Amino acid sequence: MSDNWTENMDMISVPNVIRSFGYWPRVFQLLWRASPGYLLAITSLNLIQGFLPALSIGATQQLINSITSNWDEMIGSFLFFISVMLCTLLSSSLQSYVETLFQGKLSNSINIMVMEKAASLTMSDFENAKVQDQLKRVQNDSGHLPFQITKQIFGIVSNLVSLVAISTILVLWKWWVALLLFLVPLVSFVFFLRFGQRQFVVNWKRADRSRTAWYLSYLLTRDSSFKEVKLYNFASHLIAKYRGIVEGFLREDKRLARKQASLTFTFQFIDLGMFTLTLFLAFWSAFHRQIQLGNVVGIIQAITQIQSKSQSIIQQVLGLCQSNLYMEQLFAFLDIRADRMERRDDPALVRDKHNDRRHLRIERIEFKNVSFSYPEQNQTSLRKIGFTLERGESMAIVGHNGSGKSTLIKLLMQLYTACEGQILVNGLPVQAYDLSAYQERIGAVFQDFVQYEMPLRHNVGYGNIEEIDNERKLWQASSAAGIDAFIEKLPKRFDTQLGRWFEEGYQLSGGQWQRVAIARAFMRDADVYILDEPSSFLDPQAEREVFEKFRELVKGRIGIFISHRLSSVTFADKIMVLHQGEVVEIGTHHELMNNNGTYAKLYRIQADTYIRQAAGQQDYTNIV
Ligand SMILES: Nc1ncnc2c1ncn2[C@@H]1O[C@H](COP(=O)(O)OP(=O)(O)OP(=O)(O)O)[C@@H](O)[C@H]1O
Repeated sequence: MSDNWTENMDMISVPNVIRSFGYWPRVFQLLWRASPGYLLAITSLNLIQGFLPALSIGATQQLINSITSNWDEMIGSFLFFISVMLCTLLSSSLQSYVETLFQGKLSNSINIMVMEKAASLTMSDFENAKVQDQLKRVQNDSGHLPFQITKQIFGIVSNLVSLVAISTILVLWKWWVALLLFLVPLVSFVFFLRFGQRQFVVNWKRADRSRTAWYLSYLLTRDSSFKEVKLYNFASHLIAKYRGIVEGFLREDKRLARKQASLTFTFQFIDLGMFTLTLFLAFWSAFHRQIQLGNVVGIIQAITQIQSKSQSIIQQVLGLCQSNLYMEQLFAFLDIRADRMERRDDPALVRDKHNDRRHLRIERIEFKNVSFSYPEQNQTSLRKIGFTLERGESMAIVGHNGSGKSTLIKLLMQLYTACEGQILVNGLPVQAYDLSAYQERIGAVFQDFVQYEMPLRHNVGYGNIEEIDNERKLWQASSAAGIDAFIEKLPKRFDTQLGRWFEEGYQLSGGQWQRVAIARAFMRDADVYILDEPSSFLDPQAEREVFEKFRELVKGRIGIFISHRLSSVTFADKIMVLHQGEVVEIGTHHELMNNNGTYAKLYRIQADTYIRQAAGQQDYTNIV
């Protein structure tokens, strides 16, 4: 679906009214998935509710007319009238009870579907602004819109049944009165359709600004940003921006409400005119003994019901057209994964043996002329990268900020799949392997690793979810990350809640959180281990320990790490120096020092800085 609102204005148009019915089968599938039992109950109750108004008018009519007949007939009519009233009461109570329960089930079921899909997206999809907008709209409305759509669909069905049933009462009296009564709603429908278009455009153009408003409130209410907001004292600036956006929304809403009120008044006024005319005709017929008193009451009830039911149908159809956008977004979002999977299922690349996760063992990784630009970015982040890594080797990647170090490992991990050139794994293109089977063979600590506000067991165990209760594995991974002694001292060891969000949370320091993230990577029995700048939070002593442990762990496997501290990378079998997305040097520490190129120059600057630091001079760390 296009994101252009001018194209989407058509959402509220006559063809689209017809098209909106096309979603019904898929909507019913969603409803069925949420709860088949409740869906059947709601369908039956709505159909019953559709017939009851006509039955009630008939019963009233018969009851009043029976006053002039005999006692038995009057009692019979009375009992019939009471039964219809009771049925109405019962079915509407039952309907609201079933609908309340169904609403919860439906929103849970859709939320879970959305979460499952979000979890299966690729990085490029996830960072795509359109997908983010889609996800935000779908998520924002999943609590109430799916149920509202259900109500609209069933409302249309039930009101249509009522309209057909009730209009027979009028058709039997004067067919042209019925026709006239249907004419007004039809004309008003066209006007409300136009109004709906305008309303839709206003809402559509809001998506970006509401995302900004959400982000502003997020910055003000999350502890991760609170420190900076407080220190730099820009809370009032954020609030003013937020106020500017939401007050703009209110102004737009006011204009729309004014238009809606004037339209509603005009058509209700015409409705009143129609009502007066028909009422006069009914009295005239009764006065000339053409119909009985009960029929007059029946006709009055029929007119008011037809007017209110047709108004409801108009509102429900218009509402449904607007909800169409939600359905389009929801279905487009749910279908994303299918598109992406197709790329990997290229029959030329798939080889059963290699897709069997039990057999996959990464022995060799080769980058051949790999170039990469982030989706929708003009700038190339990596240019013609080439290197080979064999099992048993370790490689350090160094380079200035923004030189492409993290991007390179994201490609290696296949978080981004579309690039120029080839990434070969054991001699085969990486696309030949099942994505999750391949990723399972890699353990990584990201630069922006996650601090899970959960017990330590989860923070470490998420590295290998199947072993989350395996104490031996948890201790092994923690000892490899050098946090075993620290865990011994925690009140509930692995069951200690971490962070400050939840009760009894134990807050860790930046370095401790990072070691927990390293333990998480070590939980995996992987072929490739990646540490993206593990030293950013670690003091030099801790960094040395982590690297030593890392060397032990990656023996006989592939180890890749990124660091700005060159003193930490000297042990690597290969050191790759990146500059503006290109490999400028690659070799061992000694080879690169002998080359006397970029690496040697940077190494000397850092060494010099350490010597100066030791002598108590200025801190120049992390120059690279
Ligand atoms: N998600 C993204 N979308 C668009 N561009 C990105 C994204 N991530 C990184 N870039 C761009 O790609 C280039 C390389 O970034 P990358 O994060 O790989 O550098 P780096 O060497 O890891 O830097 P640092 O040392 O600061 O971590 C930069 O120009 C950056 O702006």
